Amino acid sequence: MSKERKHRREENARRQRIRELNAPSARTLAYDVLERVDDTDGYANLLLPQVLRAYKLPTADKSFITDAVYGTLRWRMFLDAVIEAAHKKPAKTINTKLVNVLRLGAYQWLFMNVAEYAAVNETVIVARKRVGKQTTGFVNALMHKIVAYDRRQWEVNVTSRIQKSPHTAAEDVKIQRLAVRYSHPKWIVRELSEAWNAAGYSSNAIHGNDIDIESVSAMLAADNSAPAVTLCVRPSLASVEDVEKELDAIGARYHRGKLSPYTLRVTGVNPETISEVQSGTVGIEDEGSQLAALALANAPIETDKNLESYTTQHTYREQWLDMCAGPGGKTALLAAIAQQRGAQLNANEPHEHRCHLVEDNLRAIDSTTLGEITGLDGREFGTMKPETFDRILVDAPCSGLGALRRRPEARWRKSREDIEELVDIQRGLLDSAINALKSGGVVAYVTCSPALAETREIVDSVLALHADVQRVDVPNVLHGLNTGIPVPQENAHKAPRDMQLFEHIHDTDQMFISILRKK
Ligand SMILES: C[S@@+](CC[C@H](N)C(=O)[O-])C[C@H]1O[C@@H](n2cnc3c(N)ncnc32)[C@H](O)[C@@H]1O
Repeated sequence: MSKERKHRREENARRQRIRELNAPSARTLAYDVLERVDDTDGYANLLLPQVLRAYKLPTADKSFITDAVYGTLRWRMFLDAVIEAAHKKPAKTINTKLVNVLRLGAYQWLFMNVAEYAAVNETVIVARKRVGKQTTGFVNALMHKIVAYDRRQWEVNVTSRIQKSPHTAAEDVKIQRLAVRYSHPKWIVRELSEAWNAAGYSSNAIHGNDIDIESVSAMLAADNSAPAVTLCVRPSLASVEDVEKELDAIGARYHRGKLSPYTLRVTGVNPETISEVQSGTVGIEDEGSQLAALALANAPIETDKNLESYTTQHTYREQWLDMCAGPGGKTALLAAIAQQRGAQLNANEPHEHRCHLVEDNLRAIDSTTLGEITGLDGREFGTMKPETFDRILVDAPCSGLGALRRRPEARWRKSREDIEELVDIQRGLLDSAINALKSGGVVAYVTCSPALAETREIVDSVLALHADVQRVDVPNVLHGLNTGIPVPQENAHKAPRDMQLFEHIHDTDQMFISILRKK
């Protein structure tokens, strides 16, 4: 090695040592991510990896920072209630930077088993480093008040402060207590409670706006835990057994899904490093999303087998359409099934970058299985391609209330108005799909939100416009695949049921699936 190269190497090593010595502590880095999420309206799942990559941290520190950031964001409302109760004044009277320091400190004490002295002292250190020396006395005093009680005691303390007043209905008090106890905006608690009451699982007689406290608590608690990494082994492209062998070889832990035959739930591995994920024969996809695609693929159809749809081998070729395809997880599963069955899959996604993601997701699919990939507004299909498709998926743009566990900060950024802005387009897409459907064909209307305005009410309003369209019983279709899937009870008139999945029952995102057949 030349003298010059040796010198450069030693210099680099020296600089690295200095960087490590000066590196901020895990807690300070966690605080920095929280600040950036707030300041830039950014996403923790994008900002956190940037910070983790920038510093050479031991695995334990990485896990600590990840838990501290995600947990502090999710539990913000509960943590603020604790801070306010300890401070005896609203959190907004405290400097906003300091509120994040205190939230982080309170989270460590209440949720991370961090010892009392460390929760106090380390929070004081973060305050001194990031907000200023003058704040340390205040932080020290407030943190001492917080660590005086454990989490259960604080739950009782902050929820019992919410009392009925002449202006609040008893139901409102229940909603408000659940909101604080499980750290969700009140309007979301109300939406989830209404969705639960309408879904048909509850054996308790729930009337109107009554709240099934036990079930809604379980729903909210599930939102506060991180989802498992779930793989979808795309049929005809890869086999579950082969993927299991690879997971064994790389030392990952896994188990099969309870609902979809194509699911493997994995831990201890970055899924992007699995060779089948890299080749596109396996996707990373929630089990609920898989069920939505499987329900569409397995609903019976009675389409006219007109001559135009025959291949040169004189066999009828079903035409499938994924109308809102980006980024393409469901598209790829549908395409893999279409490939097995000799059907042709068409995909549509109006946003260009998402359309590229769809194409990428389809890279392992045989080109003869793929029809057109278009970038249209889905509402145009009904007039541009009437009576064309045997099966259509409308996985509509929605509020995403059913996937809050994936984005820890998302619940604080959404509002009821977001739903109001979406319903027209949702209705337009489903209406268009029905017009683009062949007689006897089926459309699956899917959302990753359980909010009634985006789900059942959309389906009801579109059905009212089409006398020739009927609901299909989705639980029946899914039980044709796997009788172990928990489904809603039959209703008194045995009317066809939609399917609402719930995190606390199915361990999936809260997908809504309705299937309609055209006569
Ligand atoms: C819930 S996502 C679909 C997820 C996708 N099916 C998957 O499993 O990966 C909804 C998609 O609808 C697209 N979209 C929004 N407006 C649309 C429109 N007018 N027509 C068709 N698609 C639209 C969005 O860009 C988004 O990619």
